[in-house]
Amino acid sequence: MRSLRFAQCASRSAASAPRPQLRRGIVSVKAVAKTVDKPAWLAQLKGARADVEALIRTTHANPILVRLAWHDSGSYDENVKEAWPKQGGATASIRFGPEIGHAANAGLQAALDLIEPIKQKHPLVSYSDLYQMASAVAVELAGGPHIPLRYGRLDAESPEDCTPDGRLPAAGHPFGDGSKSPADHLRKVFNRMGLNDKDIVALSGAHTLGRVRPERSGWGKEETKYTREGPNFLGGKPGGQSWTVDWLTFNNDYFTEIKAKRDEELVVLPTDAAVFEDEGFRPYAEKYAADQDAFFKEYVESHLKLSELGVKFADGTPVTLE
Ligand code: HEM
Repeated sequence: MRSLRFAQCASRSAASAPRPQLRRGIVSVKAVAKTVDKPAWLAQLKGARADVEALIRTTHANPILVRLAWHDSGSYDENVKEAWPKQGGATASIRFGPEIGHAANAGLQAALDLIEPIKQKHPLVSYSDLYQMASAVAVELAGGPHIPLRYGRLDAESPEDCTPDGRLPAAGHPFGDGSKSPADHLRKVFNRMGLNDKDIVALSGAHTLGRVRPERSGWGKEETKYTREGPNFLGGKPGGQSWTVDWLTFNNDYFTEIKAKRDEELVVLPTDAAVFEDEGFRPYAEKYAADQDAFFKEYVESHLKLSELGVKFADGTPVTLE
């Protein structure tokens, strides 16, 4: 039986750290690595997926779970030269105090709380896999495309591995990086992650789900006719301003609504407007407004890239659940 090794990252370089030879189930004193029974891990991974599906079907927390995974991944900076996990990315460092407290992550503690019981039930599955799994399943259950995610991510293990504040994009002026326009800012932020114009526009389409809340981000209206009532979950509540009328359905309405500019009740952030205003972005936005299948296909490609930014896979992985 093959075993899967999950290196536990300490604040020093995991790549250069010595890897002791361990018998299955024995964790070294230095906690550099432990071995995990692969069939047991796979069984828990499948169980976790079933539990994530049940969670989403009962809570309708699709939007906040998509946002959680994106804010974990979106901290990735390919210019950082320190060893993993200092570049950030889908390492679950967002679960630690300093990072979940960043202003950009306001409200996301509720999403961490939703996932925690599933982690407790399936302890062999990493937090980072669970966050990414929940996002992919949330998109799919909302009517979006199937995202064939790969699993086996290692978790950042310490608050010292949290990324610095300020890596996620701002929705409008003032931009902390001195950008003159929303499009410049989006390119600065996403190019730093190794993502391109197509990725920026396709991923922005995830705003087909969810709402902007003034008490969290400072953007949007307190409520609209589309958000006054509607499904809630645990700490969730009605209100906020959505990008689309059916904000729990994943489709290409984000693009058709921004293009049509027909409904004052729907939000368009400065960075959303840029997908049609910027010359480099516009061809993608036009394509996705006209052709939902093209949007879904290219969204999946970009989502998969996002889900693996900064990821270190355990020995013997990645695997898919296809
Ligand atoms: C392009 C740059 C982006 C900016 C400036 C941005 C900004 C924002 C802001 C301000 C909110 C409202 C937060 C609140 O008030 O609670 C939000 C929500 C959201 N964002 Fe983004 N975002 C961006 C990209 C993305 C990407 C790449 C994804 C996913 C792939 C995403 C998924 C979401 C979702 C699903 C929500 C709704 C969350 C909820 O309803 O709880 N966003 N975003």
